[in-house]
Amino acid sequence: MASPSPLPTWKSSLISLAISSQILTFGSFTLKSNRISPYFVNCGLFCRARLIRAISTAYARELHTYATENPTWTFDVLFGPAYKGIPLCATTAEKLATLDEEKWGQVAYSFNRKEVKDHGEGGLMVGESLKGKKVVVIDDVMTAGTAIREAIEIIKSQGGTLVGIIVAVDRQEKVPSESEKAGKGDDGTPRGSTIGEACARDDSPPTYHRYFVQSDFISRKLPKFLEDELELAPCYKLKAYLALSRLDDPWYPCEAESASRQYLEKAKRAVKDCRVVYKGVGDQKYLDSAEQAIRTEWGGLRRRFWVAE
Ligand SMILES: O=P(O)(O)OC[C@H]1O[C@H](OP(=O)(O)OP(=O)(O)O)[C@H](O)[C@@H]1O
Ligand SMILES: O=C(O)c1cc(=O)[nH]c(=O)[nH]1
Repeated sequence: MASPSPLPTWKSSLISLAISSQILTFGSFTLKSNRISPYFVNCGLFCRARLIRAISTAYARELHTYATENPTWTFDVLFGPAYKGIPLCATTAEKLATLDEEKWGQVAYSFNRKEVKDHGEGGLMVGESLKGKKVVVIDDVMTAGTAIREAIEIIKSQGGTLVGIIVAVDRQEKVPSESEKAGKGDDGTPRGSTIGEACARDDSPPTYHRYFVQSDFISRKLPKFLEDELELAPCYKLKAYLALSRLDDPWYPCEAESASRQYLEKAKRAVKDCRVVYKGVGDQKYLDSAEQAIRTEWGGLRRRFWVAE
């Protein structure tokens, strides 16, 4: 089977920047969806001038290029869901106007408050009104889609029309299962991808833009980064985790079943390797707890994600 093509330079340099700025980190994280993840992308740390400029330029270029190539597609407002969507919508609007003043000089931004304001101008919304406007949602990360679904509801309730979604990272996960919604964890029920659901609409579906999918972090360039910059054992755990999370979903045609099988094989080998790597540490107590963690994680992941076998 052909190996995946290497990441383009701009992508690998953005990933490097994200790692060196602690935006992309590895460990054990509880997500908004209550899922546990061995990696986390904290776009709140694009908080220095050079970093926010890099990310907002990337968003603006993507939207500008798409609009130029598809002249019938345009939008009036960038809507950034609170909180991390807020700086993204403001800075990307400014970058769009810098790219093409004539086309984007009037582009607007808007965001919601997490708590409704009860004094002054009051209300839920800040910035441009969405009424009668074509709106693009701009957010940092998409996991189970709660944030995107809420954003779509807000746009609808404010009288706007959703025409696009842009995120920096699509974690390629699935919508919550019924048991997850009931707070009982994932029972592995077959279901569609988050993005597939967000874009499945009776009226015209929004366009969809994303920079990174989880496979960018793991199956191509990143293992090298990981081996350079992180301990080996978490690297293998992460490989196993991510290989298992390949989705059987038409939204990811490049992640076809045969590739999933290949990754699954790699994951199985990675878990074996992982034991070997842990053994190299030589501390029996550490080894025992590491092996226990792998066993727990492996079982949990098999239930949570679709696996080609
Ligand atoms: O697809 P989902 O499962 O909804 O997860 C992704 C969302 O989670 C985070 O927001 P969150 O509201 O946790 O934090 P924030 O206030 O820091 O933006 C992130 O910024 C995304 O908006
Ligand atoms: O799912 C989440 O809550 C989430 C994942 C992630 O990588 N980054 C983030 O800010 N939120």
